Amino acid sequence: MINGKEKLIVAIDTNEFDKAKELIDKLEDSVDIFKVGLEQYVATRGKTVDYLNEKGKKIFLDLKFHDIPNTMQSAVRAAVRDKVWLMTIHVSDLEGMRQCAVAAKEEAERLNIQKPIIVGVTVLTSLSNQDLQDIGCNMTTEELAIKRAKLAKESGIDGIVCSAQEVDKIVEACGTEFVTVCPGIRPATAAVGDQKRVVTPADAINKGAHYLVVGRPITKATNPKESALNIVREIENA
Ligand SMILES: O=C(O)c1cc(=O)[nH]c(=O)n1[C@@H]1O[C@H](COP(=O)(O)O)[C@@H](O)[C@H]1O
Repeated sequence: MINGKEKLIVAIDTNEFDKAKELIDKLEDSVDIFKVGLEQYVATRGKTVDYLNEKGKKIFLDLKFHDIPNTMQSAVRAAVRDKVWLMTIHVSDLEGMRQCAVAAKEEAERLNIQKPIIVGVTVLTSLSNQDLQDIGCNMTTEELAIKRAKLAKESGIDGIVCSAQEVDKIVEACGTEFVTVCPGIRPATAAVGDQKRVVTPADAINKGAHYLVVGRPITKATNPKESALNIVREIENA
């Protein structure tokens, strides 16, 4: 049977350190992996990363780097020094992604620590086909996500972030070893909010997602711990 705790990543999207700390403390028995994203990182200048390292939790640093190759690879080296377990860049040009893959490996070897898993964001789960048309892309979200996943694989990074709506096709195209991280996860009764390509935890697992990212359905719940445990159970029963 799958261990649901090893699959669930909780997104701590608050802009105050004290609120993040309170959530982490409430969830520490039921959750092993926490995501520190833009909002939390910028507001607390990375303090949450230090707190999670002190607690021995796995850290997903979600800053979605997208810049010229030299800037990206240098930022990746800094993230390695923060001892993160998984981190995001955007799927961009091959050279930029290649340099990130090499930088992570070199920096981890230099420090003799574990290399973070680097995943590239393919197509944000808040985007629809119409949104892509509006920004000048004549592909469907699924076509673009698959194309970008293949490019990410070619570059040597470890995996991608995608909606679970297309994860089965990406597994088919890139293989089961290529890491798939799926946000836009919504239990059947949860509010969708600004997400457009959502999938339930059970369906995401059945379609081959390695990791599920869940924020508001847990962090905004009346009882976050119970909500996390329900999702862990749903993953295990999938
Ligand atoms: O990279 C991400 O984690 C990410 C990519 C993506 O395509 N969609 C997406 O929602 N995310 C993140 O996943 C989390 C989802 O949060 P909820 O919508 O509250 O469950 C947020 O922290 C987003 O920043």
